[in-house]
Amino acid sequence: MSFTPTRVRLQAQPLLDHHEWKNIDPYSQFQVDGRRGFLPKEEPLVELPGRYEVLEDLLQRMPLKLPDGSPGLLTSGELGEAVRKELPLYDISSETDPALLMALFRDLTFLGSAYLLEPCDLRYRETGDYGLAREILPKEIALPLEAVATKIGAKPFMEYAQSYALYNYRVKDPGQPLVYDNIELIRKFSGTASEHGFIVVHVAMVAHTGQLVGHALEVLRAVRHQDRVQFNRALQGYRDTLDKINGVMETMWKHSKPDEYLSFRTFIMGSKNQPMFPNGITFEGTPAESNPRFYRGESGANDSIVPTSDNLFQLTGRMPDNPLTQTLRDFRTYRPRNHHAFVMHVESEAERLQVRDFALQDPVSTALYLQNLDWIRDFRHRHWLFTKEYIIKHTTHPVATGGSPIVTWLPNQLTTVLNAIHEVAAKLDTTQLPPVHRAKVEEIAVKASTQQRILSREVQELQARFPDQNRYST
Ligand code: HEM
Repeated sequence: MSFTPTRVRLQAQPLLDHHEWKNIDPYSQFQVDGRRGFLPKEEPLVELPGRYEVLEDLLQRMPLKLPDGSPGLLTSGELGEAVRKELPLYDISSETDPALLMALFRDLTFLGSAYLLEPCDLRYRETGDYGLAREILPKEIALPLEAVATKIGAKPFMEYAQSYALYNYRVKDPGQPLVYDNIELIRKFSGTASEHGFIVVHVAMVAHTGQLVGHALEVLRAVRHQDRVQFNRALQGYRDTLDKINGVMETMWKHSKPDEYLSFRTFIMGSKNQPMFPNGITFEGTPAESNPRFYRGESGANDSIVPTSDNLFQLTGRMPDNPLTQTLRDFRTYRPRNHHAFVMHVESEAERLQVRDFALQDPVSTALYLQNLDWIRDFRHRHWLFTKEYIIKHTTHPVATGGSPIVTWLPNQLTTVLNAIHEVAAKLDTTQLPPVHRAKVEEIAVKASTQQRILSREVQELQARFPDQNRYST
């Protein structure tokens, strides 16, 4: 008797491209897609349910300036005592609703940072010096914060996306677009118009990232299919979206006053590389209580627009191999799981497909690629102006909120972009370009060399004013 193996009839399956982007955490409030980009998938939960009444109440009474103009708990340093007297030890182990977990993370990180940095803010207002922060986070904050951070996969400390900015806004009129005038803040440290403007400008920029993510994925898909027409269209779309984002960024000057920034930034400082936390932070009552924690503070460096752009155009791999670039990589771990995975996905795909080489094979693609690099330059240049006007002009404190050395870290990345522009522009035979592209390419190259000269002179001068810089370059 012969044996005939049974054949399993395979159903025709649509081809699944395993290089396509997929969120790694389907339960997170932060899903990266072409609809919401880097914003949470639904608008943030504004108020905590009644069982968290005391936490809600403390946060409402906390800001330096309350909505009616009267002073809040932080004004005269009464928050610490209020926390110790009033805050119960919440057990959040049975909470599973993702929106509530995110709101609890936001609120506990706000309260935690305000508690730890309250003495620094008082001292800064009196003397212009930060002194030392509280170094023990009481168990009423530490325990639920650690628990909620573990549930959402975050570090138990204030961060840009999941607390300070991208999960801290309320839409005034849900029927209207998410633009600056339609956004209000939920939590505040200072309650001033400048704090409002500073945070809301970030949110209004990120409101454009649905399109940005869509175009980034289209760029990668076009190279995968070696489709030049689609590639050029996607590069153009990416650049146009970046233009809108830079346009919103430029409004920072009017929405947040440069000489008021230092009045609210104390509370977003971290414990890593900050002289105010020489011994880190002790999380009272946690199993690892005896290991002090060192976390980077809240920073726009944890936004994903620039890291995505650096990675898509293969700039990250061209950063110098030095401690400053290690800091850049470290910053990328302070964000929602899906943001981090997306940034990493774009980096590995762009490297595997060699997006830059594909662009350089065609003059029009090269010109469009260059315009995208120029956008990144424009962002970082404006940002350097912000840093000089909002911070460096007003203080000699050597470290930024995220723990990076204030006068060398940002120039490390800006210089990389300027170098990349030179390299690409030098490879391009502009006679092969239509006139409109030719004029743009020439303008980009000239601007880049001028800025490079000015920047290296500035950094040299500033290093003399901030001699301590190298101590903080990790
Ligand atoms: C008044 C306005 C601003 C000031 C004073 C400022 C200041 C800073 C500083 C000092 C850093 C260094 C990192 C650290 O915190 O240790 C930084 C990094 C960064 N900030 Fe801002 N920032 C401002 C607005 C913005 C806005 C609106 C965005 C938009 C998302 C943004 C995105 C970034 C990015 C992407 C980095 C990393 C830069 C890089 O990779 O080269 N910042 N910021």
